[in-house]
Amino acid sequence: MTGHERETGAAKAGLRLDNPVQHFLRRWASEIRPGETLPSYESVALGHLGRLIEMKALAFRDAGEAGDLRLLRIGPAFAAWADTAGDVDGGETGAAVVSALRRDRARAICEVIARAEESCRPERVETHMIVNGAIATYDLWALPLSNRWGPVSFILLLDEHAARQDLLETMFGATMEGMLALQAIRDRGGKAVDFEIIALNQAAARLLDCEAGALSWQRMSDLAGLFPGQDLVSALLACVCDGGRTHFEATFQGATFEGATFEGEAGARHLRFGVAPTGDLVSVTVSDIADIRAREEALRTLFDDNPVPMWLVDKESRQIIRVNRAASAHYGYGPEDFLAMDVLDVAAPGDRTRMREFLETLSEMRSGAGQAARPVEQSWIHVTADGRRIEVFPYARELLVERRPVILLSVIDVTERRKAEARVEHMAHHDALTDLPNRLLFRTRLEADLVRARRTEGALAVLCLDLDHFKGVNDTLGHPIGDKLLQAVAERFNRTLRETDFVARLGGDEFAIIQADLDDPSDASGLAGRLIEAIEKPFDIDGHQVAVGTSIGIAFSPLDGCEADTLLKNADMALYRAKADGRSTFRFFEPGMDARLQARRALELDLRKALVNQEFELYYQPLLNVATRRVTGFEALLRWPHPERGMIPPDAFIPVAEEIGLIVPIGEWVLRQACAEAAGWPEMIKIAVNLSPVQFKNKRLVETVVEVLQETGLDPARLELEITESVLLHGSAGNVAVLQELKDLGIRISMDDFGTGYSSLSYLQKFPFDKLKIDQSFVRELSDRPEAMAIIRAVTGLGRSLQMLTTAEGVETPEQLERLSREGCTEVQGYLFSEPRPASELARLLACGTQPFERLAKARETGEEEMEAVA
Ligand SMILES: Nc1nc2c(ncn2[C@@H]2O[C@H](COP(=O)(O)O[C@H]3[C@@H](O)[C@H](n4cnc5c(=O)[nH]c(N)nc54)O[C@@H]3COP(=O)(O)O)[C@@H](O)[C@H]2O)c(=O)[nH]1
Repeated sequence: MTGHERETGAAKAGLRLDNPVQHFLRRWASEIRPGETLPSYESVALGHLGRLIEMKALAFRDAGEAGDLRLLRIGPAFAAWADTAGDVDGGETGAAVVSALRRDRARAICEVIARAEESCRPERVETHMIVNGAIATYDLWALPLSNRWGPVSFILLLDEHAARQDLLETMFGATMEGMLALQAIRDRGGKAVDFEIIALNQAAARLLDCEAGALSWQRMSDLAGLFPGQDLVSALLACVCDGGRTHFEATFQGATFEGATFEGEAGARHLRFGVAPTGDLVSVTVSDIADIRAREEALRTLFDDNPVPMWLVDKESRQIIRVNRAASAHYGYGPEDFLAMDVLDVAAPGDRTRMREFLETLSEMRSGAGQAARPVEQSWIHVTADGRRIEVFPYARELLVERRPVILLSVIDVTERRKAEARVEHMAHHDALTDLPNRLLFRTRLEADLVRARRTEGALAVLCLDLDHFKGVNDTLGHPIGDKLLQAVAERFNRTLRETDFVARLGGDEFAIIQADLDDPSDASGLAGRLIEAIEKPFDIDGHQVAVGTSIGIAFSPLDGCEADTLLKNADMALYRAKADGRSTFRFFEPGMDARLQARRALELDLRKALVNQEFELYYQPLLNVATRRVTGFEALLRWPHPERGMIPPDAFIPVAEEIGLIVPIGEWVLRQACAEAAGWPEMIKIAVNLSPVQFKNKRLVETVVEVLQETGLDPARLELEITESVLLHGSAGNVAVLQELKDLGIRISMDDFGTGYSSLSYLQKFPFDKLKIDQSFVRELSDRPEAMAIIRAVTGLGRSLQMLTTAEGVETPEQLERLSREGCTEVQGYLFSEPRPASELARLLACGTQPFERLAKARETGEEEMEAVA
């Protein structure tokens, strides 16, 4: 690089060409010899520094690249800037280690030397110094020089900028706080009466919304609109008088210099004045506190309008010092009432100590500004002005308000939430219909009672109850009546039980009771008896007289088990026994019951399999006309040859099939099978098929019968359906309608087992039966009990009057036949003629259908095969 080029570079670096430094730099550039990169110290410095001698220092590094930088020959002005210790000798000081200088100076020197070292040309950094209260700005130059004795050395030069900045002016100009200097004006008597603005900063002018120049040398009394009027002047006069400092806040409507006021919130000024006098000179600081005011206002609104009840409470006295609207509305105390109260007055007497202790421990919790409001782990009970008890969760924190420790207390009323929770809890553990405890709660209670009983070596009983004939009520009167019946039953249970007994609805018509603290098993039987009696009495449900009963199974702890599950299972088995034994009765659990239940379960399983595997068979028993003495038809009777247990009689499995609903598909199979069989018989021979009352619950019964008749082609007039009285129980209008539909198809309807029910006669009014089948129990007792004969006579008479056939079942002897015949019985059936026979034997039985029945009877008497006898 040529000297000229370096000079141009220096100029670009911002050199002022008219000063000595600039001349010196040009010299540095011109002294570079061809083939060298740096000029020598001697050529540049010796005899050429002139005026710069004061402003310079010579810098060099100790041996080695990382050696210390040292300064030599430091001029006094440079020494003042560098703040070097040590004497200045002849304008120059001894060597100083740069790293030992003030940190900012050392940094500036190191930085500029590092740059010059790297670029091999003069470099510059800017540096400052306070001189007589003004900020002086310098360029610090480093000029690299070759050195005959060793490494490169540097001439450091300070070049002060022309303008110095006033320090105070700079500071005042930079601050956001307004500052005014005022001079007191005294009257002739020496009393301060006014003030004159002698200086102010831009921030003050801005805050007062006025030009700074316009305010200088103005009297305060002439600027009333700009300031909060007399307040400020009075405060200033007082300060000047007593020499003390003060501050105050003022909110006022601002005005222009000329006195015109600004309207509305935009013109509102919220200023804070700080006043500090020094004799007659007063300095005033002005800050805008509009934001602080707005924040305070927001907090006030947050408190006053908060929907959550809140109080500010004096920490020491616990006196309420502020209260929000929500607290007044919620507790019913007016603000004035609250302000006269100790905050503990809102607590229920039992909760006051806890509340006081909580408030006392608040300061222990205080951990500075970040401390969160402290919730209480437990709720408190508060009492409102009208005496209502409410449950609240409080939140509190300690604050300083106007340097006074206060507690901000707020509460959340959880009374309604608690009620809702209690409702949910109740619903989870109670039956919605009867409001009795449910199975879940029953189990929990039973487990707890069992634990207690084990501890006290006491006894308890579990009673399982089931309503008799409840399904009938539901089916005949509908579910709404069934529901009301269950509610009424629950009420009667409750009335019959003692306080210590515990009743639950387990589901459907199943109930269970725990009888705790049992002294004697007779306590349980006594209770069971009372319950049966209570439920036996008819219920009046919406005008319907509903009669049901209850069967009860009882198991004891510890006798029958010590676990809830075992006891419930055993009581349930006993209930099953009670039902099987005729209902409206109770049974205690016995160990053998378990086996019986197992057997019953096995039977159910086998029955289902039997239907799938087509294990059932139909047997047929002839019906004979007494007048013509010939077979008129056959009754189809179901048989189950069990693959392992042999022939199972229908009495043993039909009730089970009815209970589990399997009688519907089984009955359909019987109907289809019997009709198909009968379709092949001579036309005058009828077929009688038994229908279970459960089959009437199947809505498709009529449809099925129609389908079967169509499929088999059997004339409906040849089909007789035998029903029992229970089909007409409980005013079953629906069943009567079904019977009528069947009858309308041309099918004949027989009333089976007539005379065994409680109100057999009343059923005759409900439906025009084609035939009455006199139950075999009357035939059996015909000769022994005159009442039996009387009944048969009455039934045959009834049949005649109502034009119904009468069939006597179970005819076993010629005498019975003789007497029945004399009473005018139209039809007979019984072992005297034939036992029920399988279909395979029917052809021969049918062959004798045209023979007088004496021959059939005779054949049985002599033990011959009927068919052979008639042949
Ligand atoms: N819903 C259905 N019920 C049916 C069906 N098949 C039979 N049953 C009913 O089962 C009960 C028992 O029937 P069962 O063991 O077949 O007994 C019948 C006859 O064998 C018996 N009987 C006939 N004559 C005599 C006799 O002289 N002495 C005597 N001890 N018993 C005799 O009576 C039964 C016929 O009864 P009934 O039906 O009332 O006419 C029974 O109630 C059957 O109804 C079926 O498919 N579905």
